[in-house]
Amino acid sequence: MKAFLILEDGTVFEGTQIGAKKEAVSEVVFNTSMTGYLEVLTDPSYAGQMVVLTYPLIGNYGVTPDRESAHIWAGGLIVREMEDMPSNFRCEGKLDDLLAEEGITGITGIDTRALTRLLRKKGTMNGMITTDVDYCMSDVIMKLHTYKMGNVVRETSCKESYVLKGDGPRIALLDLGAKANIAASLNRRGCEVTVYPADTSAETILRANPDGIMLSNGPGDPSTCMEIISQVRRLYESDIPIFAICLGHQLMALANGAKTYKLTYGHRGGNHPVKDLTDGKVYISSQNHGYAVDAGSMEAGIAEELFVNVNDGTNEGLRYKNKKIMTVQFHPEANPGPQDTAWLFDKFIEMVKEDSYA
Ligand SMILES: NC(=O)CC[C@H](N)C(=O)O
Repeated sequence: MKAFLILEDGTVFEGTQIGAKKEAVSEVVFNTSMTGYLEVLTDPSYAGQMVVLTYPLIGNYGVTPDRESAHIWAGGLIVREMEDMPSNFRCEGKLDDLLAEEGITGITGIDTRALTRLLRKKGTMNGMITTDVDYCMSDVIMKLHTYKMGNVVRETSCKESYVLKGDGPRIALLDLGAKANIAASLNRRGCEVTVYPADTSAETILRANPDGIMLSNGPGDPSTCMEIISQVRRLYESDIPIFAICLGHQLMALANGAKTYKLTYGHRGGNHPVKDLTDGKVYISSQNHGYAVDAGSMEAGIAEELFVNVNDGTNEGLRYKNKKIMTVQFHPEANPGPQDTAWLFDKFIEMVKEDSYA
C-alpha cells in the first residue's frame, strides 16, 4: 500500500508501507550500520524513534536470533529496499512479517540517501508514516511539532531483578533499557550479574554489596531522568568500581554537575572512531546516541576525558578522579558493530578484582 513519510519541515517522501498497517509519529534518526538491523530494532535505546537504515538493502538475511531484547523498540523502520526473499542458514522468517507481528510500521522504496542528507543538514526531526492519501499537511505539521518523547526508561527496563549465575565477581547491573549483550559480556567473562530495574534505589543495590556496578544504555533525554540521577549520585559516593555505557555515562556525568546537550543528528552506526586519550590509540566503535556530555561543563578535578570522538571532537568517555569509575558514550558490547572496545569489560573486571584503578 502507498505510504508517506512526512517530516516536521514539510518534506514528503512517498513509498510503500511495510510491517503493521498503522500510522506512526516519532523522532526520525539514521543509522549507518551495514548489517545488524535486528539488533538495532530491538535495542531499547531506540524507543520513541523511527530508524532510517542508510544501507540500501534491508532484510536480506531475514529474521535471525540476533536480538538485544525481547521486543522491537524502534517506533518505525525506514528503508530503501526491503528484501522479500531472505536467505540465510539461520533465517526464521521475513523482517516484514516480524514488524507486522510486533505492531511496528515502516516504509520502503524511499530515497534514504536524500533523507539522511536532509537530517544531517537540518538535524534530527520528527516524522509521521501514514497511508492516508488525503492527509492535511497543517494538521500533520502541528502533530509533529507537538510530539515529544516521554521518559521511556522505566518502560524499557526489566520489571523485576534477576540473576545470571557465574563464579566470578558479583556485578550489579542497573537496567535503564539495557541491551542484552551488556549482561552477557560480563557473564561470559565469569561474572555473576544481578540485573536491577531502573527504579531500584541505590540503597537496595549497595545493601547487596556487589563487587562492581554497571550502568546500562537506555532511551530518551538523559536530563529528564532526575530520580535515577540522584540514585546514581549515591552509587558514585560508594567506593564500589563502576562502569557505565551511553545513558549510564550521561547520568553519571549529570550526577556530577555536568550538562548534556542534544547533538544535531547524533551518532548511530558501526564505524565511529574514538580516541583513547591515555595512549592515543583510535578504536572503531558501535554507537547509538542523540545526546552528549559537555565535558567542559563539569567542575575541574572531578573527572578527566578518557575518549573523544575523532569526527567531531565530542566527549566519548570519562574517568573519575580518585574513584574506580570509567564511563563511555559508545558501545563496547557492539551488537551490531565492531568488538574493538570489548576489552573495556576486561579492564572493568580487572578494576573490580584488583581494586587498583584509582
Ligand atoms: N544508547 C544510549 O544509551 C542512548 C542514550 C540517550 N538516550 C541518547 O540518545 O543519547
